[in-house]
Amino acid sequence: MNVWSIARGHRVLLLAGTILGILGSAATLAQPLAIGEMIKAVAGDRSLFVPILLAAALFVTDAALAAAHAYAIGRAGENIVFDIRHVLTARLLRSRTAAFARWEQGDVFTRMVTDTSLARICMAQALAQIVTSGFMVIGGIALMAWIDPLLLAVTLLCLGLASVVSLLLARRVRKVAVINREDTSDFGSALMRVLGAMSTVKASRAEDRETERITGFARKARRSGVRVSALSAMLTPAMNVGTQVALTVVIAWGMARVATGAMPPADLTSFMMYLFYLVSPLVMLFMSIAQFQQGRAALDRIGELAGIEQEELDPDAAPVATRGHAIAFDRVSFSYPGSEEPVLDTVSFTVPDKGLTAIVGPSGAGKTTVFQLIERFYGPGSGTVLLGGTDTATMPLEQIRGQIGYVEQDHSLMRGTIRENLTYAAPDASEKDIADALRMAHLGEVIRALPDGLETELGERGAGLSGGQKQRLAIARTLLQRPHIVLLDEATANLDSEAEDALRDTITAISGTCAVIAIAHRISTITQADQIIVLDRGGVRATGTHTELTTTDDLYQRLSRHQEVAA
Ligand SMILES: Nc1ncnc2c1ncn2[C@@H]1O[C@H](COP(=O)(O)OP(=O)(O)OP(=O)(O)O)[C@@H](O)[C@H]1O
Repeated sequence: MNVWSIARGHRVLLLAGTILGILGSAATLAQPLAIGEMIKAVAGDRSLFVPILLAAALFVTDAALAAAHAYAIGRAGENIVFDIRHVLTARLLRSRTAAFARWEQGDVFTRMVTDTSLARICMAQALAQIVTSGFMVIGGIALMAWIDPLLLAVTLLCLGLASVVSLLLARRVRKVAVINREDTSDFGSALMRVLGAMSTVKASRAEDRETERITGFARKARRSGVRVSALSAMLTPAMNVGTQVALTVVIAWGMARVATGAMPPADLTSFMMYLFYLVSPLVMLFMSIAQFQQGRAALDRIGELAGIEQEELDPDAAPVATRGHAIAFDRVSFSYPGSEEPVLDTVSFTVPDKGLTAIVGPSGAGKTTVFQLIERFYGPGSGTVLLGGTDTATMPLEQIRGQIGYVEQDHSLMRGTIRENLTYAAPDASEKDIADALRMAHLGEVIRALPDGLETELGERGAGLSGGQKQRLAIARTLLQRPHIVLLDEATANLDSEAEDALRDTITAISGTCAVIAIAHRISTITQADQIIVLDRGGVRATGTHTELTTTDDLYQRLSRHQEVAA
């Protein structure tokens, strides 16, 4: 994504706004001439009607054009920021899992929210302001040169000195502002990390420690923010001093020349008005240049985020014909990006179209990783993952994920109503489908007992339901997608024995119509599985039914025994 090409998409409005600004500036520049005419009319005892009418018309036109300019530029800016946010959001959600994992969430958040706002100022306001203020400054100087080149030379000397100081200050402001952006981003990242683990913070009694740590980042941001303010605060006074000196010289020398008759009083008045009119655009010009520079730093940060590697999603690609096992791993090896350690090592197994396949093994054996490869969140380092006999690497992602329902370890429920959570992957589900899914997940009664039923609002990550209920809700959500393959990651770890029995029946029922692969930490929930794959240190150690493995595999026996004790 090229951020500037987004701005180009709004060039008509930007150009219109800038032209309105230039016309407004022209109306401002004409005002001293009209006032000069007024003074000449008074001195020459002529009628004041036309000069007054002209001045009034210029004032009104100036005000109207300024308002139209501000509106057009503001609107273009909002359009640009909207487009950037829209494109960025889509790119983030379509990014590769490995690429996204490298980003800190707080940093992503700051870039999405704050940097895009700065980009708006840079691409719309600052640019337009540079053009209109630049026009005003050049126009003002040209008219002053026309009135009195000598007085202009003195004025430019004083203002020039002040301008050099201002430019140097503006450059410093830019540098410090970049530091401030980074400090603010660090604060955001630290805050996001803690907000995502509130219970752990409380349970570890780490509130004070975390408050102190995050306040440390806030303090750093404050320090650089104060430096930005201090330097910015000097910009306007630096220009003011230049103006005051210039004005003093112009008045003293100008009056002397008026006294000798070398300069008409009307010209001196017009010249002084131009001097006043010049200062504000000059300051605006420097401030806009500084803002533009700040915005460019933000644009670079947005550009970096926008460059995040994308999943090869091709929604228009025709689905690839599939026939064969629901899933097959053929000598699959895999390491997570950035790590040499193989998490899976030449893993091979097949999962039939129907029935329950369980994956068991010690913690860290690579069970969840198997699911990540089936969903193609990651591609295998070597070997092939096949879906319906076809290499998933050659299939459109939509086709792969459209067939699979995934109940994750942490349920991934979101803030919103139970209904919204339930129909997340199947927004068009009918009331009957919803009722069926809830019944299958043994949630029907629980939801009926809630005063607001399906419309009950859940908190962050499904807060408001018990662990077991959340898990069953995640399962009901998956069932609504009518998947061919269901991946259950520790789907029964949080259920009491009664609910677990009921769910086991549900799993058995679903596995009659599709392939269910369950990672189970409790052997008791998968004793009826058609096949059990024992994974250990990234390799398939044994495959068989519960009865077979109980007699042939000592790791399985150990897992079984341990869980009987734990249960
Ligand atoms: N995103 C990741 N980046 C790098 N390494 C990872 C990542 N996710 C998991 N791992 C590593 O891969 C190995 C296997 O992890 P995996 O989550 O697949 O194990 P598991 O068998 O599901 O374990 P558990 O039963 O504890 O959930 C572990 O050593 C883990 O540290």
